Amino acid sequence: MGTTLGKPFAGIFQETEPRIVFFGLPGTGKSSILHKLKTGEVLSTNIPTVGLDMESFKYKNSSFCFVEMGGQYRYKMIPLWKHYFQQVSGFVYVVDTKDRERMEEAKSFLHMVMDEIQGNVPDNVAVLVYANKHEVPGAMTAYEISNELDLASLRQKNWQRNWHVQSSCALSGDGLHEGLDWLLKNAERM
Ligand SMILES: Nc1nc2c(ncn2[C@@H]2O[C@H](COP(=O)(O)OP(=O)(O)OP(=O)(O)O)[C@@H](O)[C@H]2O)c(=O)[nH]1
Ligand SMILES: [Mg+2]
Repeated sequence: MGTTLGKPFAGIFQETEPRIVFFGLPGTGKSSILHKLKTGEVLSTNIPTVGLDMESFKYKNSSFCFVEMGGQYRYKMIPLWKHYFQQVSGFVYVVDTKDRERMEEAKSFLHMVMDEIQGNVPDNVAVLVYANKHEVPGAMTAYEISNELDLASLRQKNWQRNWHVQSSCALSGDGLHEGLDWLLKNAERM
């Protein structure tokens, strides 16, 4: 991972592989999940992603371009979604299931992005939600997360978009493959 906001965006997205975009509030575990999926190892650093990162790697014998929208500048990056994510094959929204205090913001950010892409990204591009850090005592369940994020109302707004919540742990890898396998089965242009 290594592309930052400082680079000209026009030249960034030249990959031919299907593009999967990770987003979420800061510190929810996006980089950790991507690192675990790529290497099978636990990410040992704890450095917030600046701007966006992207990296291509193979998952189950197929190559994908994984993009992480860093959480820190999430609101500043909203205008980018419309322009740079028309060719997206799937979305991954990462939520910290132990962080009840930020659940309201997690909901409003998700709805904000989905409103932004409505009409620009085909309705059948699916969204996987990783209910991450699920091993922490007191973490919310996948069912609680779908209620907290009000996924039902998102479905009403856009009935064609498919959703799935998968409990996960980026440290052990629990749930990561199940979630991504669901997304790839439901993804556009694979
Ligand atoms: N307990 C636990 N900690 C996790 C898990 N996933 C990530 N973390 C920790 O959460 C912290 C933030 O992880 P990152 O992967 O950097 O989070 P991020 O979503 O990429 O954050 P930004 O790049 O700032 O948006 C790190 O200390 C990770 O070790 C998990 O499943 N369980
Ligand atoms: Mg990150």
